[in-house]
Amino acid sequence: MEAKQLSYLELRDIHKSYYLGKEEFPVLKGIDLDFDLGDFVSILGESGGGKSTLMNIIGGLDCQFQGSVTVDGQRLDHHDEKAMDTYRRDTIGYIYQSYNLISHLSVLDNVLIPLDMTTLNKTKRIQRAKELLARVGLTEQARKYPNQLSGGQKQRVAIARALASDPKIIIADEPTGALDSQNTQEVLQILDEIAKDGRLVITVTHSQAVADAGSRIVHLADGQIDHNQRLHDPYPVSDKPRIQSKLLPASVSYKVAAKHFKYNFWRNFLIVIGTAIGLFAVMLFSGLGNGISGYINKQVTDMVNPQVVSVSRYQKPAQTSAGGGKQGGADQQAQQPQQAATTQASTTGTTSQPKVTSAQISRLKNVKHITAVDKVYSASTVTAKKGSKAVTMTNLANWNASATTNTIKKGNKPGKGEIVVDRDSVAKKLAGNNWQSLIGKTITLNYQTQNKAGKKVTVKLTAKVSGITATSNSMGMANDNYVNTATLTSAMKAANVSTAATSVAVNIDHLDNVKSVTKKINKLETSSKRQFSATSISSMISTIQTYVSLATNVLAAIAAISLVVSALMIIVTMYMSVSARTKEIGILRALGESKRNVRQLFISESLIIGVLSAVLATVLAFVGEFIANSLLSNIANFAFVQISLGNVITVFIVALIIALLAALLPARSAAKLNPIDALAAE
Ligand SMILES: Nc1ncnc2c1ncn2[C@@H]1O[C@H](COP(=O)(O)OP(=O)(O)OP(=O)(O)O)[C@@H](O)[C@H]1O
Repeated sequence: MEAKQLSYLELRDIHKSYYLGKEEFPVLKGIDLDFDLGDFVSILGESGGGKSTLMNIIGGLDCQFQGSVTVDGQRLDHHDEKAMDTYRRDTIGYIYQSYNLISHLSVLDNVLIPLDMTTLNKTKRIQRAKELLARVGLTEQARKYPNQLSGGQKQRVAIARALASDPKIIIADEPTGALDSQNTQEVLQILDEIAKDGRLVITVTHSQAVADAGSRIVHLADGQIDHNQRLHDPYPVSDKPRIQSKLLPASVSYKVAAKHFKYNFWRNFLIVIGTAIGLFAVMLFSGLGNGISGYINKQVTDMVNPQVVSVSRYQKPAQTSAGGGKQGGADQQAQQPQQAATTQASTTGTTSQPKVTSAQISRLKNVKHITAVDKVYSASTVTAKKGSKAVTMTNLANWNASATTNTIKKGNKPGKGEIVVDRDSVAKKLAGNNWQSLIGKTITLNYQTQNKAGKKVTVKLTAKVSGITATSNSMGMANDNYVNTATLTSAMKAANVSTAATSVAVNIDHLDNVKSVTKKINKLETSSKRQFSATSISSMISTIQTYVSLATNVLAAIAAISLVVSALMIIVTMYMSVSARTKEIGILRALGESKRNVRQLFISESLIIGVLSAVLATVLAFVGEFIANSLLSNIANFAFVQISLGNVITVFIVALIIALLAALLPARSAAKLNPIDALAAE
């Protein structure tokens, strides 16, 4: 043994066996080797002798062996995955017999992969990639894809890529095995120049001619070095500053994933369409829910002021069920007949319904948030006459807080001595098609009721028409003929009819307080007896809306089932992608990418599918919204589909979650692949 200085790369007592079941196949049986920078070493030996195995150990891909590898004075810890990733990224450049270029990346992009793991900025990275391609004579081919190149050109791309990160060791596993003699000579010359650069080139070969081109030949036989021949001294090594390596940034995974997406555009696009259809349906149904809720809300609030609560005296329903005794459900039963209090409360003296007293009105007025309490009078079967024409109004009420000017289509609310009448059932009958002309005209009205003494009397009044009302549908909550309160009460007084009211309309300061105030009114008691029964229109709306949202949520959920199919589609595609890209995974790992980088690669591709699906779904949904609303505009001039920003955001989140979950398992199995096995994949 010659006494030597510390070598750059030292292998000590390397043993390696493969196992088939329990059976051991020893391949390397104690290898001791030293390598210096500037050397161009060829490893010769019989086929199956363990040359590639040794290269994988030197290259940091194989960690299952005994012995030690020391690089630049540092012993490698083959069980420290991160350290090994760094070692491959930083120190090793690989050249393979079968080139191992990534087919969906251009020549330039292939060379850029290791450069993305350096601290160079983008301009410098591209500049270096182009310089390396120029050095191997491929400037013209930079934009081509690997399958558009000859074998010799591919091998030169592989050399440029191996040099990109400025590694100290270049491992070339039969680099000329697939090349003709011309290309072989060129490649050998490049390898020699690489050694001249002060790098260590180790090449595996079967060819004596190739071996002779180097500076040293090592011969492997029966798992040991049997021959070690120096042809010439290593090239001198200068201390040039080296390019520093760094971890691959996540953004690069996205870029590579996007390129792969583009490369397999149609397959991926079909998956995007499949996923987008599910998302689109979810979005459209949610929008339909919003639209219908909005429509109901508008219909109701157009007719009735939603800030008004109708309040009447609370009555126990005990008398109606004589044998029923005291039952728990009394409250609900009591409220039912009161719901339409505005329209039903009759001024006829015969009604058994108790009146709301002025003391009770004062009490209500004192409740916080209540701004006004109006008595509600309502009469049915009222005869209205104008000249010789007469019509019967189904309902006539005083203009009270529950009335809303939204219903007035023409003219104004009734002032003193005035009335507003319904367009279709009254105005058109009295004035024909020219119903607007009724405004300003005086009509006479009369209806029958009982006076304070219980006698039948006729209440008569005249009023000037100040406005015409109309409601777009008949949900039965509107009372479209309203006469001014003072005008009605003075006519009632003239006929000696009681002006006590069975129901009052309570106005609340803000819509948000309606629910709580309604509750409060229902809880008001006098000597532990409940006094009032209050019904707010908003509670009815919210009940209806609960059903609407339930129905649309069920529809959206049914649509969401198709998303499970989408998720499965993504999972299958990702698994297919992993198996189709096994070799690529091996190459990336050999280049120094970590397991995490590989996982990231597949997750980012899936996320790209997710985001594009959500974008497409959004576009489709808004087109769908436009079409649906145009078609439905025949039914009512209202946007029945209203996709909200919230719906869009939800769909994006759902799409991302699906994509992420779908990618998780395939990405994990990709990351777990053994780089050597991955590289051996076809
Ligand atoms: N993953 C593996 N599992 C089991 N045996 C293996 C495995 N990889 C290689 N071997 C065996 O180890 C031995 C050495 O293989 P290796 O590829 O290192 O030889 P080589 O010298 O590079 O051969 P060649 O010159 O033909 O490429 C061979 O007998 C091979 O069959």
